[in-house]
Amino acid sequence: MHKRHVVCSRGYSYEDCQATADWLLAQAAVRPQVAIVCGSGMGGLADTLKDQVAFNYKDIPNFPLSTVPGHAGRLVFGTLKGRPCVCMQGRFHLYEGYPVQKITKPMRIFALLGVETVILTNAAGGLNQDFKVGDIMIIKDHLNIAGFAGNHPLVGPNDDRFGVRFPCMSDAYDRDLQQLALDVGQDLGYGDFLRDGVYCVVGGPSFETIAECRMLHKLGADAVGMSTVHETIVARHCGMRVFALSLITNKAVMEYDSEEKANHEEVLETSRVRASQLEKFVSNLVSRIKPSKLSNS
Ligand SMILES: O=P(O)(O)O[C@@H]1C[C@H](O)[C@@H](CO)O1
Ligand code: HPA
Repeated sequence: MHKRHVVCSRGYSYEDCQATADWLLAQAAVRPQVAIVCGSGMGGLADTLKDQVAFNYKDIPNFPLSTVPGHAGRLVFGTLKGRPCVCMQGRFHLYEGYPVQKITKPMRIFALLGVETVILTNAAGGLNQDFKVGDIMIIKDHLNIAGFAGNHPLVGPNDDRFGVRFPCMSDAYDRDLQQLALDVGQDLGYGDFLRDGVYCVVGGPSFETIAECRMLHKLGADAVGMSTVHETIVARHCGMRVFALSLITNKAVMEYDSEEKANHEEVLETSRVRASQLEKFVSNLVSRIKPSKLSNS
């Protein structure tokens, strides 16, 4: 007999998210307007927050745990150039074995904390042959291949208090914030390594084969990674604006005679090399987002 497939909302319901948000609001005085998610090796961003109040994920009720090197597992509240922010020093990935609803739950908690803008960062492999290791790619769109097949964070009963059943994704990445980021990048002198492009999420944890890289590139992806897209979808579903960037930490291997092999150590090393520039980029971006309605300055 076939078992009926039921997506259980226990642990991810509105009430569950509200309970965690209420716990955080009771512990931290900061009321964040911007939430920042640190990609692999980019946790130093969180350390730049002033007047920090930080929680280990293990101490936050109903919060997942980070299991990946380069993802410390701390939620840091504080201010960045005077703006109240909350920063995830470590994110969750599908390959850690978490359901997609669990890895995206922090987005719903952020919305309930009053966050209006989410900044997502990630490490990614460059598929676009013009990209170099160390480039920063402003994400203008994404490919969610697993989502096409049903592994999507909004599968299951829809709670209208979060958002609509069928959210639009043609405006997933806020265009004004993309322009603002380009301006910030130019002002900082980052023009030579600032790009924009399409990010494709894969499940991981294995890196892609050569055939897979070629396929993803043909499909229109400029960079490939294992995160961000699910968070974007859930953040947009609950009405927050999203800006996302990829640090191109390695070149995706596209040729059979290449000796290169993708590895997490190279990913962390590239993140380390660009860390201070990324921190400057994000803090300047945050400082130029207007605090009230958060439209561009
Ligand atoms: O959290 P992000 O997307 O930055 O992490 C990337 C994808 C894998 O988790 C890891 C591979 O090195 O880095
Ligand atoms: O080449 C990659 N593929 C997938 N995820 C990644 N994260 C960093 N680099 C990569």
